[in-house]
Amino acid sequence: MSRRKLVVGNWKMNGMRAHLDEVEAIGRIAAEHPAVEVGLCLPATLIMAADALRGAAFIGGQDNHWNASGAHTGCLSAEMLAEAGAQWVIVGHSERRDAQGESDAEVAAKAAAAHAAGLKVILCVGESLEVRDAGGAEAVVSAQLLASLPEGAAADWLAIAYEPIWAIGTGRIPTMEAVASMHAALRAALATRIGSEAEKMRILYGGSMNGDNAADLMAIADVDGGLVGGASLTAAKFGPVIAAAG
Ligand SMILES: O=C[C@H](O)COP(=O)(O)O
Repeated sequence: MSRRKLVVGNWKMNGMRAHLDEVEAIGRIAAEHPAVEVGLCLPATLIMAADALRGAAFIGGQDNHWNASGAHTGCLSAEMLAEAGAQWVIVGHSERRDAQGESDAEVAAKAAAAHAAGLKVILCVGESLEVRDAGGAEAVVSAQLLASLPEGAAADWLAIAYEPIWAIGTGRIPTMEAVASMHAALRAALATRIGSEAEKMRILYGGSMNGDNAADLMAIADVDGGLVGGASLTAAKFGPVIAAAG
């Protein structure tokens, strides 16, 4: 099964108007690599301005509430992100699961709400170092994935990002064998829920991916792209990651 590579930058809580020229430059690089689907999930404050500059890249958000509107101070709905110009959104990032106490059920509800609003979704899962060291990572992350998966999950609107928490922003990555084994386990877990659709669904790797390791990571059979933090903040750093995908 050939799956189009998906390479997405997650700027997290980084980016001011002064950085919009990087969005524009990344959009130009995306145009040079039409075989790769490229996007930037930006702080919400930049989405509207970035939408006008994005070139061949898509713009996404980093989280949405499961309700369309209401008394939720400080939150954004998927409808709001879509109206601002977002085409995708990240849900379930470990930085939100941990700091905001998001449950698997809430992550599934957010994904369903995003889909209902017309957004595509990157659903994040990943294990802590304690779980990795204890040897149960594949079972734990597979269970987390199935518990976070929204009803009707389909490859044309949902992608998975496997992000070992201990690899995020640390410069450490799992061995290539461990990444291959985890991605295969996640695809097998998906197949128990969505059958043959699992073969079409893209499973991204995230956690210290950069221009030096991206080609090796994305050469793994079940790695269909990357969710990139620090190395997506500038075109100079993100360009080589995009190029490594094709
Ligand atoms: O969403 C992106 C990931 O958390 C990876 O971040 P990183 O590339 O800075 O390690």
